[in-house]
Amino acid sequence: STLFGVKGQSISDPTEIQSFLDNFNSQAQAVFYKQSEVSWTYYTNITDYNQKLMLDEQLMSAKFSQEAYRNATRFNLTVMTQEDRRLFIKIMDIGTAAQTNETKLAYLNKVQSDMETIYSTAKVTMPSGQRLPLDPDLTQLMATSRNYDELLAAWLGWRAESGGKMKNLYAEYVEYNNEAVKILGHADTGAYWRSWYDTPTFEDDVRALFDQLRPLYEQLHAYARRKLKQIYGNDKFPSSGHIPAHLLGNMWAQQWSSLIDELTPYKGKPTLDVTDEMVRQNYTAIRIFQTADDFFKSLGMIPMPDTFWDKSLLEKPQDGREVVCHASAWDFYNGRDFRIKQCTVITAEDLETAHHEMGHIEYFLQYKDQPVSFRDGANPGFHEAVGDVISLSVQTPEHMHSIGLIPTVSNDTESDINFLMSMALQKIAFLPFGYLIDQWRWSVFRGETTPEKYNEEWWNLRCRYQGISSPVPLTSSDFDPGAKYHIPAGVPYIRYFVSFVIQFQFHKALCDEANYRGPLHRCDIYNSKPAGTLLSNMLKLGSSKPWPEAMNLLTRQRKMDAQPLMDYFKPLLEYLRQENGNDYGWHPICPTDPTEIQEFLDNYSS
Ligand SMILES: CC(=O)N[C@@H](CC(=O)O)C(=O)NC[C@H](CC1(C(=O)N[C@@H](Cc2ccc(O)cc2)C(=O)O)CCCC1)C(=O)O
Ligand SMILES: [Zn+2]
Repeated sequence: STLFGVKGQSISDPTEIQSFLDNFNSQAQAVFYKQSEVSWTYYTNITDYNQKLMLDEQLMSAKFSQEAYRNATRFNLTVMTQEDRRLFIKIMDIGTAAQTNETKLAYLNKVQSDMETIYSTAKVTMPSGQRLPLDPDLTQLMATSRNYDELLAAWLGWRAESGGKMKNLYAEYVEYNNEAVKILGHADTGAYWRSWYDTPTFEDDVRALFDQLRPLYEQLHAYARRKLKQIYGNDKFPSSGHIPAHLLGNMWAQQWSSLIDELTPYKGKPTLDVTDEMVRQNYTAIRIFQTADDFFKSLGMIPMPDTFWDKSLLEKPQDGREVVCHASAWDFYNGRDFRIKQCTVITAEDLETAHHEMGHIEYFLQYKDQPVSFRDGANPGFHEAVGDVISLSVQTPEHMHSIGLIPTVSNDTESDINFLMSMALQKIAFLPFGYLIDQWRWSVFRGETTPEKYNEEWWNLRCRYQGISSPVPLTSSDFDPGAKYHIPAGVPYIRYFVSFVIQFQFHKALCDEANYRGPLHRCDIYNSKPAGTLLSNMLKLGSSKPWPEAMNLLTRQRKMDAQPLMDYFKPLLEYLRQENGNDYGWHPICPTDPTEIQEFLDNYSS
C-alpha cells in the first residue's frame, strides 16, 4: 500500500471537515496515550520484552498516522479557516511514520532504539576495576576530579563504550530516516527537522545569532584556558590554543559550572555553588521538585497535578532495573497524566534540571485543552526555554538567599562579577556546543558528511566553534558524536541553542511585566502574578499560531534577538576583556602533533 490514497474529489463541506477533526482528535489521544505508556514502561525498565512491546506499538501508531494522512489529503484545504488548515497540515506532518514499508520502518525503529539502549546501559571499567555508568558516577567524576589521567580514563572509556559501539548503526539510521521523510517530500531529515521552525531563513538566522555571540564565548574560553593551564600545566595544552576536551568538568565540555571554584574571579566571597548547602539541609529529590513547583504556584501558574507526584520517577531505582537516566518530561496526551523521569542527585545542577523538566510539564498543562495537533511548543526552542526562564530567577543570589541556600546576599561589584561568571559557565559555555551538534547532523543528513568522515567532521566543528580538541589522536573506528545522548536518541539539538537565546528575551519581558527596574541578571520574578499571567497566555497557545505571534505576545516583537543575553552579561564581558588582553582565540583547525601545528602557526601568523 502506498501513503497517497486514491485522489477522490476534495471535500469542502464544513460539517465533514469538523467531524473529521473531532474524530481524529479523540482517536489520536487514545493512540498517543498508549504509545506514551508503552514507551514509559521501556524507559523505566529496559528489557528486550519491553523494547519489543514499544516497537510493536510504534508500528501500530504509524499505521494510525498513515491512515490519518490518507484521509486528510481528501479535504480541500483552500476553503478552510486558517486554524483548520493549520490542523490539517500538522495532521499530515507524520515524519518517519510515512514509511509504508513495514519492514523498513520496523528496522529503522529497532536501530534507533538499539543505539539508545547501548548509550543508556554503557558502563566503563576504570583502572581501579570499578564498572561505572554515566549517571551518576562518570558525571560526578568528570565534575569533581582534577586529575588529568583519571579524567582521561573516564573520557576515553565513555566514548569507547557508547559512540564506539554504534558507528555502523548510525549510518543505517541516517539512510532509513532520510528514505522515510523523503516520502513526505522533505529533502532529508535535517530539512524535515528545520521545517518545524517554519522560517525559510532559519539556518542563516541561527548562524547570525551564533556569530553575534562568539566574542562572549571567545573571552570566556580564554579565561578558562588560562586558569586550566595553571591547574594542569602548560605542556598539556596544544599550541593551537585549544583546550583538551576532558578538562572542562563535563563529559562533553558543554557546560563548565563544576569549575566554578577554580574560575571564580574574586576569591573569599560566599560560594554560589549551593550543592553543599543542599546536602547539609538533607534535600531530597522530592523537595527539589517541590521547590520548582512552588515557583510556578507563586506566579499563579498551574501546579503539578496529583498524577505527577504519583507516577513520576524522580530517583534512579535501586532494585537493579536498567532505566534511561537521561532526564525527560512526558505528556500522556489525555489531559491528566504528566510525568518526569529523572535520576535526581542532590546537586545545584539537578535543581536546575528539575526546573527545566518542570517547564516542559507546565507547557503541557497550559495547552492541554488544545486539539492534540496543537499540543506542542510554538517551536521546539520555546519548549526548551520555559523551565530555564524560571531558573534564571531561581539562581539569583537574592532568590537563593530567600530559600535559605546561601547565607548572605552581597551585591558589591566583585560579588556581582562572581555571580555573572557562574551563569556564564552555564549559559555562554553552552552556545557553540548547542550550535554545532545539528551543524554536524544536518551535514550528515544532506550527505555532505559520509560515514568515513563522521568523526573527522565532528572534531572539525568542535575545534572550530568550541575551541576544544581531542586529547588523543583520532582513529577511524571512533564515533564521538555517539557519546552524546541526542545523537543515538535521534533528538534534535538546535532547539537548545534557540532556547539559550530566547530565554533571555523571555526573562527580560517577564521582568518588565513584574515592574522590576534593576539589572537583568539580578531579576527574580518570584510571586509576580502579572508575569505569570503573561507567560501562561503565551504557553496556552501551544503550536496553534506561528511562533512569531507567540513571541510577539510575550516580548512585543516577533524575532529571535541576542541583545537581552548580551545585555545580561555585559559587565562580565568588560571584566574578561580586561583580564584577557590579547591572550584569546584559537586556531580554527584541530591540532595534530605539536611540531606540525607549530610549523602551521609559523606560516599562519606571518
Ligand atoms: C518525552 C521527551 O523526550 N520529552 C522531551 C521534552 C519535550 O520535547 O517535551 C524531554 O524531556 N527531553 C529530554 C531533555 C533532557 C535534558 C537535555 O537533554 N538537555 C540538553 C541541553 C541542555 C542542557 C542544560 C540545560 O539547562 C538545558 C538544556 C543536554 O543535556 O545536552 C537533560 C538536562 C536538561 C534537559 C530535555 O528536557 O530537553
Ligand atoms: Zn528540555
